[in-house]
Amino acid sequence: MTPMTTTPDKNPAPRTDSPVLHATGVTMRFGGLTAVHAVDLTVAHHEIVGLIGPNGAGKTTFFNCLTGLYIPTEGTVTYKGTVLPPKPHLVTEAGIARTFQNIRLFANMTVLENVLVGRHTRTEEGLFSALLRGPKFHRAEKASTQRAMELLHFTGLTPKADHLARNLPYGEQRKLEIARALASEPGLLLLDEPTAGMNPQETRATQTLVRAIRDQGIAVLVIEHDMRFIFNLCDRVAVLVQGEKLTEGTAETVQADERVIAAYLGTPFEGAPGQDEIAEVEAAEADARTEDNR
Ligand SMILES: Nc1ncnc2c1ncn2[C@@H]1O[C@H](COP(=O)(O)OP(=O)(O)OP(=O)(O)O)[C@@H](O)[C@H]1O
Repeated sequence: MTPMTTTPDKNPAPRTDSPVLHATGVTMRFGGLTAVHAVDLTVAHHEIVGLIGPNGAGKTTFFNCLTGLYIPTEGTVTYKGTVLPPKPHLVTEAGIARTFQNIRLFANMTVLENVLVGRHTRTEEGLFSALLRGPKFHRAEKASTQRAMELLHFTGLTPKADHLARNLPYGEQRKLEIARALASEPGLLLLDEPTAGMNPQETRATQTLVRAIRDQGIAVLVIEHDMRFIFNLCDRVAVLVQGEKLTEGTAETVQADERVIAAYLGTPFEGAPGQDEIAEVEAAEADARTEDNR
C-alpha cells in the first residue's frame, strides 16, 4: 500500500475529545414503517466500526440519516462535536464521505476526472474564476490534479488514470469510488458494502486498503454482509436487527452472542424441539444404528 499524505483539515475539530461520529436516538420512519429506531452509535478517532444485520435491518437507512440524505424523524448526529447540517453536500463539506451500495461513478468520465469531481468541496475556486481560467484557477487546478493522482496511487489505480470509468473491472470501480470519496479529504469514511460482488482476492485487498485509510487518521464505518471481512477488519461491530441496535462489541463478543446468531438464522419457532429433545432423538438414532450393525 502506497502511503498517502494528508492535507490540512478545512474543518478542524472544535473539541478534540469528541468522537468523530456521535449518533443519538436516531429514528427514521417512512409513513407507518419504522426503518430505524432509537439507534445510538459512536465512531472514535482511528476506529474502524462495522455495521451488520440481516437484509432490511435498516443499515442503509441509518447511513442515509448520517449523510443528510434523510432527515431523521428523531435523534441527532454530530461530527467532531458539531451537529451536522441536513444536506448531503454540507455533510461532505463538514468531513464525512461515503460510497454507495450500488456504484455511482460517472461512467463516461475518466478515472482521474471522477476523482477530480470528488475534490469540488475542497477547492476554493468559484464559478467566475473557473470561467475566466486565470492564473489562480490554473494553480488550483494543478494542485487538485496532483492530489487526485496521489489518491489514484494510494488506491493502486495510477495505470488506469486515463481509462473511462465504465471500462474498469468491477473491483476497480469500487476502488475508484473509495478514491473519489477520499478526494473530499474526509475525517470519516462510510462504506456501504464495499466488497459486494468481489472475489476473495479483491476482498482481501479492500481489507488492506481500509486499514491503510484508517492509518492515515480517517475513521471508518462500514456496512458489509461478508462476516469474515467484518470480523477480521473491525475494532468494534454493531448489530442492527429490525431497525434497532441489538448489541455492539468486539468481533469475539458479537460472534459469541446467541441473539446475533438467532437474528441471522431466524429465531427458533414456538414448539420447536429444545436441546433435551434433540439429544433424546439423537441418542435413539445412535441406538438404532448400533442395533442394525449387530
Ligand atoms: N425510502 C424508503 N421508503 C420506504 N421504506 C423504505 C425506504 N428506504 C428503506 N425502506 C425500508 O426500510 C427498511 C430498512 O431498509 P434498509 O435498506 O435500510 O435495510 P438494510 O439493512 O440496508 O438492507 P440490505 O442489507 O438488504 O441492504 C426496509 O423495510 C425497507 O423496505
